[in-house]
Amino acid sequence: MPDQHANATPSAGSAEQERVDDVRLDAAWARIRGRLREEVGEAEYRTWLRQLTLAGVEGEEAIVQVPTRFLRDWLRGQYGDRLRALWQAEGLGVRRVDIRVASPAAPREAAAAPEGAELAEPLPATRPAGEATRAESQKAEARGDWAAPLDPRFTFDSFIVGKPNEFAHACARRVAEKPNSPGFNPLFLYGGVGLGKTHLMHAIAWAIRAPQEGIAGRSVAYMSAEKFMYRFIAALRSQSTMEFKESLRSVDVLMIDDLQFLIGKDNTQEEFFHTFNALVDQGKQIVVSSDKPPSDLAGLEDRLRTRLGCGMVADIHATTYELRISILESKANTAQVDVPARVLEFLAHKITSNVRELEGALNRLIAHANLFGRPVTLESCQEVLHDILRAHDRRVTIEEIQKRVAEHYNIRLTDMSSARRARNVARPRQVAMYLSKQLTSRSLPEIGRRFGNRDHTTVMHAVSRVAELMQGDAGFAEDVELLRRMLET
Ligand SMILES: Nc1ncnc2c1ncn2[C@@H]1O[C@H](COP(=O)(O)OP(=O)(O)OP(=O)(O)O)[C@@H](O)[C@H]1O
Repeated sequence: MPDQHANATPSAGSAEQERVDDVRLDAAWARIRGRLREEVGEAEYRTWLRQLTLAGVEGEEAIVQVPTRFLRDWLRGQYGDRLRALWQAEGLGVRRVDIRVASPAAPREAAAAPEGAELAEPLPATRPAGEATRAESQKAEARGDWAAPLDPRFTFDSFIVGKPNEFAHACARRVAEKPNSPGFNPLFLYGGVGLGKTHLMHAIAWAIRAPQEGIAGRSVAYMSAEKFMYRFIAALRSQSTMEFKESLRSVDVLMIDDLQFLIGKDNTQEEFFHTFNALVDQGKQIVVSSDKPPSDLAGLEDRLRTRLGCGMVADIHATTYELRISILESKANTAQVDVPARVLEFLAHKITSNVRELEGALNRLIAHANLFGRPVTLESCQEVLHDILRAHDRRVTIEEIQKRVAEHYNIRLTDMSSARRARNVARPRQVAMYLSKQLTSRSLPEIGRRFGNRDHTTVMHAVSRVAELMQGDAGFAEDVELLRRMLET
């Protein structure tokens, strides 16, 4: 405590007496810190209390210092009473505690931490105190350049709602309209790759930032978990973690995308945990996205998992055919390109993995049509997307053919093997036999067996009959062709 001016005993006059007082105050302060450490636990202590120093005692008031206003306010609110009680218990006549901001050490010249450098935990060695790029990082954080830019395309308007995402969408809307609603903090969105988590996160951020009825919009910090880690480590390197925390504290909403990235990054997890607690305690909204629910994020500290799961957890399920069609229609509409319904249906049947791939396929189709000034057709689709479609190919089974054909002609699946001979049933059955012959390696007798134990000659007849009808009826041929493309291996 070099700059301490102890004055606990008013009678102290001599230098000797001052030294005795200093020693007593040092000892008292060490005990108080020890007690706090025991009470709050090591992690909390390291984050919030370690930087507290004793400046001195003036009359009945102990003066303790912290490096930033943020920390001062935080400690006053969280630990002010406790600090006072601990000082009083020391019996040195201290009745009040004043927490102040220490004047910052003058920044010295130093090489900046390499921006964008690969940063892996464990944390790299920090610079000696005072050699930090504090001024630089303060500037950077004041500019807010640790927060990622938002994609202007990812808004609520462009997000198509369907069964698989309606709950997540409703939660996102709620948080956007009323951050920190009871039960919605944090909002934890999760789902598989390319299903719209980032889109929803950006949509929330856009909505919160937008001014409403003349009132300025709220501030949002949106970043990937990776970026969070990078900024945190950079702050550690430049001895500016307090500025980092302070800059986060100034936002109304903190959004962290792809949280699963923090698995195994223990130090960053801990920092996130404390930031998270501090913000939620101050009534700030947190929104997090991940590929798994909190309970499945093995490798994330238990206490963090617990806190993440204690608000609203909403999942985005895999898309349905209907949702894929709606998304495709909307995207084609936005691009102002006429894409026939058959092509959209074909794509929605074929590319079921995720929305990103579906969108990519449509974009390629549209770009191709624009480039060559040709309309989009089923044929051009097959040609332009052959590589994508091949990647999505799979072995088709007779059961799938029967199911798809029955659906297409709106008949019961059981009619594929029933004895009914009515045209509206017999024709689809023949189409299914034809496609089974075309798309599988099953023999005629085997196909016959799967269609209600029919003879192989019945299958033979069906195959030639369908081929014949396709020759003479373009509409019918197109129908069968569409079914074939949808099922194709
Ligand atoms: N319901 C939807 N309506 C409109 N577009 C959507 C929808 N769902 C996803 N998309 C689009 O799909 C693409 C991928 O979505 P996004 O990037 O949000 O996925 P993600 O779940 O964050 O994926 P990842 O797990 O890879 O981070 C984006 O272009 C997005 O606009």
